[in-house]
Amino acid sequence: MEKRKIVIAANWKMNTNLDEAVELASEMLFELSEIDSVETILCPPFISLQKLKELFTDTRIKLGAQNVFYEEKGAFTGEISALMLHDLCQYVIIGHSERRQYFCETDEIVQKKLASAVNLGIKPIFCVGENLEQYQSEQTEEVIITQLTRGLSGLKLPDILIAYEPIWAIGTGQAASAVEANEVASLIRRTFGELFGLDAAGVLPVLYGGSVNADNIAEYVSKTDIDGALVGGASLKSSQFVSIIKRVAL
Ligand SMILES: O=C[C@H](O)COP(=O)(O)O
Repeated sequence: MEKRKIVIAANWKMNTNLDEAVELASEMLFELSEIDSVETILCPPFISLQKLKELFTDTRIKLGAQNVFYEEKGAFTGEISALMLHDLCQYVIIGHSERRQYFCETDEIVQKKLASAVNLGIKPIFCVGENLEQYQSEQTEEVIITQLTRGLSGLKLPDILIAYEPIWAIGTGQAASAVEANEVASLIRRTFGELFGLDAAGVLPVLYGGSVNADNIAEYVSKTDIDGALVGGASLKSSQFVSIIKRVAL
């Protein structure tokens, strides 16, 4: 199968105020403006989306939000909807394990968020992954299939990216091996194929996330079923994130 375009997405999580975000994004833009072989996506905190949108106008760098609420508007104090986001960014991270853990997001909530984003034309980066206990007791396959089938239920063929993020690999420096990550990426593709057809599975971008850095990225994207990465810690330093992209740029 022909290798699809590599996607590298940065998840800045709850880091950077507005000035810091603009500075970091400007440094990255300066280094990356000539690179068009990699789909580069920055997901800053909500407060910086508007400024970064202005900064990235007419550039190849795309923007993503880190979360979205599933209702479009109304009395939901503190929430941000897809309707509010759709002219600010092209992507949104949904189902990240930190939201599942700290904000009690269930597969059902994740499904509603995915539906809302897809309906408004925002591409979800849908995160799935097992925790350490599940990994050690060999429940990874079951967990991934459950998260996928529940999260994607009721959706028509979604224009979506799926990120495999084993929770035990996030921010720990203990990245999954490329072989293991590729096995799960392949499972994700097969499951997506069962839900939406083989053609859809063939073009589904599957990312790996969890302690990705400039030294290990090339090995992940050399695997048949991994199309890129969702990068946390290493995306907070311009030099590190730029190195990751340059390692995979043609
Ligand atoms: O969304 C990104 C992931 O949680 C990975 O974070 P990390 O690269 O710091 O391990």
